[in-house]
Amino acid sequence: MLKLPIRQLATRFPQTCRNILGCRFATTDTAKPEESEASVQSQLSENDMKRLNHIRNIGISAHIDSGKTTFTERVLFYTGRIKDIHEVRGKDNVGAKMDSMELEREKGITIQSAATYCTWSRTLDQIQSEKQQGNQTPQEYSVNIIDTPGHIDFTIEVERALRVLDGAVLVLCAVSGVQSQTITVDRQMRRYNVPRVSFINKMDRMGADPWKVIQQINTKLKIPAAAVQIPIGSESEMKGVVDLIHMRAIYNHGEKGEKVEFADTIPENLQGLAQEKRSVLIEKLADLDEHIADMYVMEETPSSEQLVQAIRRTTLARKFTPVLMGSALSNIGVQPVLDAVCDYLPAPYEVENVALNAAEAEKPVTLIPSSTKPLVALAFKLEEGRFGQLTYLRVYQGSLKRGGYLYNVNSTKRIKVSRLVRMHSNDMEEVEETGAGGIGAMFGIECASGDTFTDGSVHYTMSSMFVPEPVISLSLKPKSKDTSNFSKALNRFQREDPTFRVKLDAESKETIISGMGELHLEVYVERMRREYRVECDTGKPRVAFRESLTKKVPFSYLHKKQSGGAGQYAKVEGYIEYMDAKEDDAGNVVDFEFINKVTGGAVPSQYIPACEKAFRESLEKGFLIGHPIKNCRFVLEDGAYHPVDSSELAFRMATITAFRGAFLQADPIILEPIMNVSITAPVEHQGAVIGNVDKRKGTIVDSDIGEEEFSLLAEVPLNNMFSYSSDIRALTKGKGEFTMEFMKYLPAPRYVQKDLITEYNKQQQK
Ligand SMILES: Nc1nc2c(ncn2[C@@H]2O[C@H](COP(=O)(O)OP(=O)(O)OP(=O)(O)O)[C@@H](O)[C@H]2O)c(=O)[nH]1
Repeated sequence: MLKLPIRQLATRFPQTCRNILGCRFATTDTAKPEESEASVQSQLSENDMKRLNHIRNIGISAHIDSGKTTFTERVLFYTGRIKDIHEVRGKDNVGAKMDSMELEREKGITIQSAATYCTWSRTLDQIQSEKQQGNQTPQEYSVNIIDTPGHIDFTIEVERALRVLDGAVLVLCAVSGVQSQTITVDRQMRRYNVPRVSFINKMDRMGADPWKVIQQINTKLKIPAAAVQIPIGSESEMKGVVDLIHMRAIYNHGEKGEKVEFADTIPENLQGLAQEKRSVLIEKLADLDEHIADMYVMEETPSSEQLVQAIRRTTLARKFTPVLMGSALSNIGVQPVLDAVCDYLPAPYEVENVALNAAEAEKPVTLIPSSTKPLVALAFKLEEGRFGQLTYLRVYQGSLKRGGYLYNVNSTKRIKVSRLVRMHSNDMEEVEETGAGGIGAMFGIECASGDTFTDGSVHYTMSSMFVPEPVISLSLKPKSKDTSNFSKALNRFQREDPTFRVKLDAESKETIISGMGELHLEVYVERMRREYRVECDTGKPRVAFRESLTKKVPFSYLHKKQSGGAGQYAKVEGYIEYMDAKEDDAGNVVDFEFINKVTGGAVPSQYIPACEKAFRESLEKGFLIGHPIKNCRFVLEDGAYHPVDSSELAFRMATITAFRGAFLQADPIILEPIMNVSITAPVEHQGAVIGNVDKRKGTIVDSDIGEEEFSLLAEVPLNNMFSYSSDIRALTKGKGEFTMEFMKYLPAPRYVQKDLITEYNKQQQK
């Protein structure tokens, strides 16, 4: 059964459809917010507009290892937030600034997204201002950046970031192009309607081919894309880029690429290519933008400014993504991406954000990022910091002030904001206020991720984000007898991460943790050890199987105990059957149903809720292997009662027994999660990798062979994917990599079902 804290009605855009993890989510078209997008601007003062025009909230998303962290490190350096650049897995042992967790640095991957604030003025404005020796201060943009993890197991971090950000930089590798995780993050960005600029990184690598990558963005991601730059020099000889909009060359100089030179002359050997690619850009824009289309028909050449405006319009409308290129590691082409963030990504008022008004039957309301409106802020991330819980907030409306009072709409608690900070990875800066459109963090506030805060004058709730169901679980037992830290850690992890679930198995008395993959759970076990000093014994990871039925079966059961003491009497009659998952009015996925068709009071109405509750509880633990039951309808048609001996308990017992009996006759089956597995490895290991996928009963659905690397997409049962990370390492001499994502549930093969049932029965007898 899906338990989603999601308020479908109030997603940022009512027409958004969701289709992840086999569950379809769609918001209803009837839920139109009160305000239209155009009227948002009319409610903003000149001051608001001025301020908001210079705010950008951006995420950086990409496939694992594409260089997001390396790129972000340059951004922080060039924006003056850090004094030096430290590489991911660098020799200096410092680690990149954004990977602040010890574990992240060790593994060289980003686990938690870190929010960082920096300021940026367009490069050319900076240069011009320097030339005029500071007479004119360049216009500064406040940029909030969230570095998001690439690994699918931490997908909730990506979801969270996209929920609160207005635009994104999609980083792609110039050699590998669009990879499995790129497709996943792109899907997530689409879900939240996030406009993006694309950056082709690693242009210094051998085999870099930006044109192939752009073609893949067009065909695989299906977003119209065109280059706004071409490289000057190739691979290790790359020196800079040609800006196709202004037809000028941009070079990076200085030890760390910190000095940017704009040259009006394009290298001669590139003039032809630059003209050709500029025409491609204009043609693409003519397809998407009326203004450019008109000019194109009249055979007029758009000016640079007209091109910038057209790119901005089409990017904001999510019809286009401009493609930039460079090498973060070699310090080439990063500053132009920051310029593009200012030029092409939206200011907070250009993104529509909707809340539900609890005071008016959850009517959708468009939020206005004005400082004079009542405060509405969303807690999108919690972290246990050195000074207690740190809560990251995106302020959508009004202003969050230090010393002020907040009302938590979800918990109905009133709290005081005693400390307000601006985060910079794990450092912070005290601030007095965070205005509408901004991102801030508070200390010492008890709340859950996804809670909405207001000033108390309005009862708005923001929609939560999509929370996928965990697909893997693990039993966990602390080695020591003192379990206080163990519970503390589990509580905190759950509050931080809704995809991490904890439950106590009533029979085995074991603590079971569930999550999105082996690595996801491994990280929590490790964090428990490092941060809470709790060593644990872990069981074998278990797949989240489901049970279902294939046949309609009638039931008729009388529960009767009338010998001595208070009697028990209840009879239930009806049938159970398979049902397809569907959506309720609010767009939530429903994969079970209780229908009451009792007439004439055969089962008195006061006992019906007990029957429904008993059915729902029975679904949580199936009768084949103890896993939840899905796709089941329970129809109660008739029954009988006794004026004295009937009770809620009696009807509960009758329903449980009737359901169990019927379910076991309904040709029950075990469903297993099937994963989309994407593998990339050097060509010479292709045979071994395919052989291994075959051994794991995977079906290869797509493959692509490049000069050096091959990639393949396979559908493999999660049950057969254990220890794949060590297998792929061994098979490819450590060069192969893979990601996997839940796709759908399918009936497990008969022999697997038989083994699972035998194993379960054995466990039960112990
Ligand atoms: N040749 C080359 N290597 C790069 C470039 N940018 C990053 N790298 C290397 O690629 C590897 C991955 O870089 P990261 O910055 O950790 O990538 P990431 O996308 O943040 O990775 P995750 O956080 O694990 O998702 C590191 O070894 C980097 O040094 C580049 O422009 N050129």
